[in-house]
Amino acid sequence: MSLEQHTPLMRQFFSAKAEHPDVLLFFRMGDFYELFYDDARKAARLLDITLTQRGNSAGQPIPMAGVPYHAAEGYLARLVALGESVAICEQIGDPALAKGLVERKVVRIVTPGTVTDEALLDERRDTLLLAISRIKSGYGLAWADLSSGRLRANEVDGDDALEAELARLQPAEVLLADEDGWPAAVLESRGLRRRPPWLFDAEAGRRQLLQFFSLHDLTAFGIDGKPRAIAAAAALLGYIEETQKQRLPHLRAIALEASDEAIAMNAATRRHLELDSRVDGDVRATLLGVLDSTVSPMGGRLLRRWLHRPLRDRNVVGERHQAVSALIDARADDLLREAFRSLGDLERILSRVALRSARPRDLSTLRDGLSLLPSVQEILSGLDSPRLRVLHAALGEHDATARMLRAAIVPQPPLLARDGGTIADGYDAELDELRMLSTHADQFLIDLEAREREATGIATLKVGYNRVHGYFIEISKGQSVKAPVHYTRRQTLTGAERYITEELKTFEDKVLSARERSLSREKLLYEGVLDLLNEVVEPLRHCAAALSELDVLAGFAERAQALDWNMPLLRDEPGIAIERGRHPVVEALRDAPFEPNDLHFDGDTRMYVITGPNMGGKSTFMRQNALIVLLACIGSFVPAAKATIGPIDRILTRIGAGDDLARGQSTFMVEMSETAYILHHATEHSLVLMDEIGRGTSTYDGLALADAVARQLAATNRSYTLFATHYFELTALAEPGSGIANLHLDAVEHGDALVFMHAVRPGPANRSFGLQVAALAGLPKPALQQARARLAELEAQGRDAPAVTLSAPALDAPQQFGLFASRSAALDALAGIEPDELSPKQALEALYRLKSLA
Ligand SMILES: Nc1ncnc2c1ncn2[C@@H]1O[C@H](COP(=O)(O)OP(=O)(O)OP(=O)(O)O)[C@@H](O)[C@H]1O
Repeated sequence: MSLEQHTPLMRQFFSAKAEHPDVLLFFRMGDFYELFYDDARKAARLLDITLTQRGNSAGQPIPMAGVPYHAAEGYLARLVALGESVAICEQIGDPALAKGLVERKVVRIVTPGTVTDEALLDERRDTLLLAISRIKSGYGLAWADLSSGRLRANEVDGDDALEAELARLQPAEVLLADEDGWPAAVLESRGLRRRPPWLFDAEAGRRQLLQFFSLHDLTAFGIDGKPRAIAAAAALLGYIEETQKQRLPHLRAIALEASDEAIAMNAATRRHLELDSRVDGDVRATLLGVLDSTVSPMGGRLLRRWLHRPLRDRNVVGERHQAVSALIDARADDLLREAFRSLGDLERILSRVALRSARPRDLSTLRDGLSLLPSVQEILSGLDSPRLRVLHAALGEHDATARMLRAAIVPQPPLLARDGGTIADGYDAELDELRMLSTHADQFLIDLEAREREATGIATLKVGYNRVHGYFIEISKGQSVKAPVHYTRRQTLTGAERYITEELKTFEDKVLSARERSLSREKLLYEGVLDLLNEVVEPLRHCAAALSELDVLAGFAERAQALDWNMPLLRDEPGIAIERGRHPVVEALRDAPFEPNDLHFDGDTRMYVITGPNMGGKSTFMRQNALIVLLACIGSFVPAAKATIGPIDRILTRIGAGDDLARGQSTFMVEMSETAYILHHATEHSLVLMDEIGRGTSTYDGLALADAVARQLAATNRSYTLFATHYFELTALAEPGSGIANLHLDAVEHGDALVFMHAVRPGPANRSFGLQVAALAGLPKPALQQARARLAELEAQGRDAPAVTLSAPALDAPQQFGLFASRSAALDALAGIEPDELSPKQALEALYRLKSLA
């Protein structure tokens, strides 16, 4: 169908749509944004708004859906949260003046990764746009947080490292070249947007970056000689310019965020350790949930960034520990946190200042924030900590700016600048005069009314105003014959007549123009305030960054005292020594006291094989040690009496988790690929947690694999490994000189009850309490009785069988294992059972079947 057949309005729509085919187009028509055709259908579905039709164009009704202009923000927020992008097409000309059709133009594109409006952002989480370039087997990453002006880049090798970065950054939108062969982790990202491959070109990208930052070379950014990072950065900035359609003065530099500065954690580790999310969605039960007591949103975001990027530089982290300690000693943390209560989100406000989209309340929040500075500086002065001194200096001196804002902005400004009332009286003489005219209007009208009543003798005469007809004198119908001749009729109502007089008209012109002039004067002054702020926006941003960090450090100090955490010691000698360590989250959620436990890795002991009953606390113990190391390396105090930690390069975990199923891979496959990853990446500085490996397959395969993996980790990778297992056979690995030792957890039976001790003890466990735990879990009595009888039989057979040894030949000859010393029909049937594929009911049925065979 040719374009000519459509109405002019629809032609205008099609031409805007042609430029933005793959995003929703909000087409402004009067008080609504309308969507047409497929956009309308999609929006109706996503936003649950009515799909209607609009007249005909080219002989066909046009599917249409619309959202009111004043409520658009809420709808945009929902679309953006769903990963959709929206092009906003505004009316450019004044509809009143336009001859024919009013001109329309796409003024910006709202995308999930580029939003800066307060209403569209999550307060405590960075909103990142990430671009990924690919050159050979390596990737370049560049990401931007437009709401803070932060631009970063990095290069990584291989799919695993890329996946780890995605898990760390959790971008809201991902740009990649429209090509095949991207790894699954990338394709699963939210807000995926494919871009033409030529936009990811390193050579052209380099020129683009130089131009964007008005520079001659990129050395200062640290990305010179990093073509993948450059290609990604160029694609990123190109997209930002394309969607924002305005200058972005707050993007001033890009910095390299090198992977080797941080303790590496892959996606699985971040998930398993439940840093800031859990499968069940309960964020309070995550490490961040317990750790975050920051007061300001910007502090909260910084903390989340730190948590996902523990550092290897012991000096940087050590300075943070010292700062926390100094705050505690001087009891300064409470004072700081109290001051920060009225801090607001200066970081994002300053970006909106740079983008010139700051609203009146942004400026009053900034004003109030800056007014806090003297007291914050006072609190910090004299504190004995190098980092606090650096932050103190970075706060800077902003008295003049604070004074200017106090003079310029009313104490409680309105939501929007356009209705006036933001600029304070006394800031500008001309504005004051114009305002005076409008405020004095009220008195004038009261006087006029009194005068006219007297002159006409009509006691009910009223002076009023309405938006359509302006000022009027109103006389009831019955009295209207008494209206003097110089009254000109303006409007007739059912019960009254409305008039205007020469005097009132003159007054009206003066007042209305004063209103208009005062609004436009105010707009000019508002822009002027933004200009003034932009002159000092860089030092202000440094100040905001320092305040964010102080908020995090004061939060660490608060947590340390509230939860009885202590300062860890980071040192150059290898090893990990934790005394009376606790699991921060389990402890916080438990009513009963938490049993503290020690851990000592040194040059000799590299691996602990941990055995003990189900529910005994093996997983908790393993994770608590990883969390203590991680907390120490972000600068926090730790839940332990004492923790001394040598250099750590990675934290790697293999912990069975329910969410594997959701990812569409078999449990065993996930287990083995995570294990493979660990064997490939763990070094002698890595902390490795292995929980129940080998469980997802048959006993012999599982045991053989667990044994081989443990041996390799101890002998080849030589990592610090905690290896929890139900295979008691593995306890035999702890031979002298192997670097492997046993630890166990225990339980004691009190009649029918089972009491878990939760204390970690040297040596292997001597029994598993599997049946007792099953009883706790509510397995029916008959099944338990049968299981008990069978266990006794098996144990009796096992005693007759040769003892278990864990030398390699033992694994080749599984018939030597006690449990399976005599084969039977029941065992054959057992071998055919896939525990992971059974429902609880099927499992019980299988148990009865087995029993009948035994
Ligand atoms: N040190 C401790 N002090 C107090 N309670 C603890 C301690 N360790 C664990 N617990 C409690 O015991 C529960 C079970 O712990 P955990 O999941 O670590 O056991 P597990 O040995 O790994 O069990 P399974 O082998 O079944 O996975 C925890 O949820 C926690 O409530």
